[in-house]
Amino acid sequence: MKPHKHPEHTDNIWLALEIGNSRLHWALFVSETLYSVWDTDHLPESVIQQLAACQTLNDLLEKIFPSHQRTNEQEGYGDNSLPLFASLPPLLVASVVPSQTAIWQSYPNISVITLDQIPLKGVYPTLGIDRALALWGAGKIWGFPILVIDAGTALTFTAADANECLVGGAILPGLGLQFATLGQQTGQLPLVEMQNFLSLPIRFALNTTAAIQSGVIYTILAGIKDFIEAWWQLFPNGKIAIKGGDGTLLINYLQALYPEIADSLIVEQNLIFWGMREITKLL
Ligand SMILES: Nc1ncnc2c1ncn2[C@@H]1O[C@H](COP(=O)(O)OP(=O)(O)O)[C@@H](O)[C@H]1O
Ligand SMILES: CC(C)(COP(=O)(O)O)[C@@H](O)C(=O)NCCC(=O)O
Ligand SMILES: [K+]
Repeated sequence: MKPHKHPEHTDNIWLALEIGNSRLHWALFVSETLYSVWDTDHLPESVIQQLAACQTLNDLLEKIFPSHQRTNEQEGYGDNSLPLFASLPPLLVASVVPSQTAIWQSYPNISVITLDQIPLKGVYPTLGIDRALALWGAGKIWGFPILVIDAGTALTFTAADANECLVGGAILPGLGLQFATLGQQTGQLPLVEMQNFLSLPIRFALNTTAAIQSGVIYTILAGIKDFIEAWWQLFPNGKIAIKGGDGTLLINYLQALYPEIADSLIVEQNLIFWGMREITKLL
């Protein structure tokens, strides 16, 4: 991260937090400039209460920004010109885990984004705020119509047309969830770990672990290809963006199996943060 000029005021520092079902996803903004992004596990209520008691940005970041994820510049937070002794920044939250949202209420300066704050048209009341924000962020940056694939705990497809109106989407168990379910809900199947496999598994496998990898991976890839082809039937010039913890892994597999599809995808982990940034312009 190249050093930015020192932010003029400290009051335009804000934190974005995406609460997913597996992890927390963080972004540190100065006005509209994204300084750092990192992931953590869900935080216990006790830690969240400690955060509320922090006096400075530095104290806060020490508790939520694991040092191994910081940039290498003297363990900076993506930029060593941050006014670390500024007071606690405002926290903008997008959550799909109501129990987590509830325990974050103790943070002093929190705003939880709701669907009505997103200008996306045609949404339904239970649409995931993460899906709406990622779609809004992707569309505002790369243009509508656009399809967003989020390879998170759940794998989701969420699409909008040229009028920034929801076309609709789909939800299915993500890679990790599928491996976990097979390992936990059966008598004999092992829990296949989600280490980053390098090459595609053998499709007609000759051992149990490879059979699980093949079943989960090839059907998810086929499903992604099928939805993308259906999307291109509806919107031949429609763009496609992909995010999520399994995004990079799936992109590598797609590159091997369906290169023309892989080459057409916009890979952008920060889609939700771009969506949140758009919302701050409306606040
Ligand atoms: N360090 C990690 N911790 C948890 N899940 C991870 C990690 N790295 C990759 N993943 C994969 O990413 C998926 C979760 O994606 P993520 O976008 O973090 O989830 P969510 O936003 O739903 O919390 C899991 O199914 C898992 O396979
Ligand atoms: C489908 C989701 C669980 C995905 O969340 P994630 O996998 O990122 O934790 C989330 O978007 C959600 O709770 N959606 C609500 C239902 C809907 O979107 O129709
Ligand atoms: K997610």
